[in-house]
Amino acid sequence: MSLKVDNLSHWYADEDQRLYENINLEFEDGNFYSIVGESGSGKTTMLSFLAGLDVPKKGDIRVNGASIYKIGLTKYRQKYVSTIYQAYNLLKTMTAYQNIETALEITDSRHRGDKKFILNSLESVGISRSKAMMSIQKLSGGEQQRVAIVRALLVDAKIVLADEPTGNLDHDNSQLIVNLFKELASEYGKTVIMITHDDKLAQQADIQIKLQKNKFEVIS
Ligand SMILES: Nc1ncnc2c1ncn2[C@@H]1O[C@H](COP(=O)(O)OP(=O)(O)OP(=O)(O)O)[C@@H](O)[C@H]1O
Repeated sequence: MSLKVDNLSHWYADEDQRLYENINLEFEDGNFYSIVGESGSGKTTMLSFLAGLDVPKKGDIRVNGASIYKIGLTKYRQKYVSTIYQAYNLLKTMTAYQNIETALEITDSRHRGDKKFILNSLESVGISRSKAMMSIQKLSGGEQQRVAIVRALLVDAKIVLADEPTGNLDHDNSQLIVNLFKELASEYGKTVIMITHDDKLAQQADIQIKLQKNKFEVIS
């Protein structure tokens, strides 16, 4: 699978003050990417385009050569993308297990209803069976983020987008999350794209992208 940003330009209020100018990027399966850049440089905006949650003023995004706007954004999101945010975006009234089961139902995943598989997957990232059955709000930040990552893994989405996923985690938990991202890419062939302010974490990606002066530059 390939994900391509094609001649993308964007601005908010004023066309002369462009956030991006003719951006071309290519993301490939099995790679873990990090995006760094100053606050306000437009990292989150790009992620919202890649997630199919917002539409750029000019240019295209293609998955396997097909424009995501032709595919339809709802279908694109369901079929290809899983997102992980600082605020976890888990459903607060549900348990960890229910959060994953619900996502599997919505996306019609082949793993839907497979309780043993879901619980084993949670266990593999250190979420015990008893924790899996607790209200998600009782889990720590790092644990909630691990649940969100298991969800991304199990919904079959090939593209995993993460916006500051370690923003409110301590060093050990942040490293654990980055290790899981590496595994999602190398073992499961996902395309993982992570925004971070943390240079040490960014450097662990296969490919680092820096956003500056309206351009995205591949720096390694
Ligand atoms: N809906 C909007 N309307 C107008 N301006 C916006 C909108 N969303 C973002 N912006 C502006 O676009 C610029 C880029 O925002 P974005 O959130 O993409 O940056 P970022 O690099 O993710 O920043 P941070 O690291 O602080 O989260 C900012 O100047 C922001 O104020």
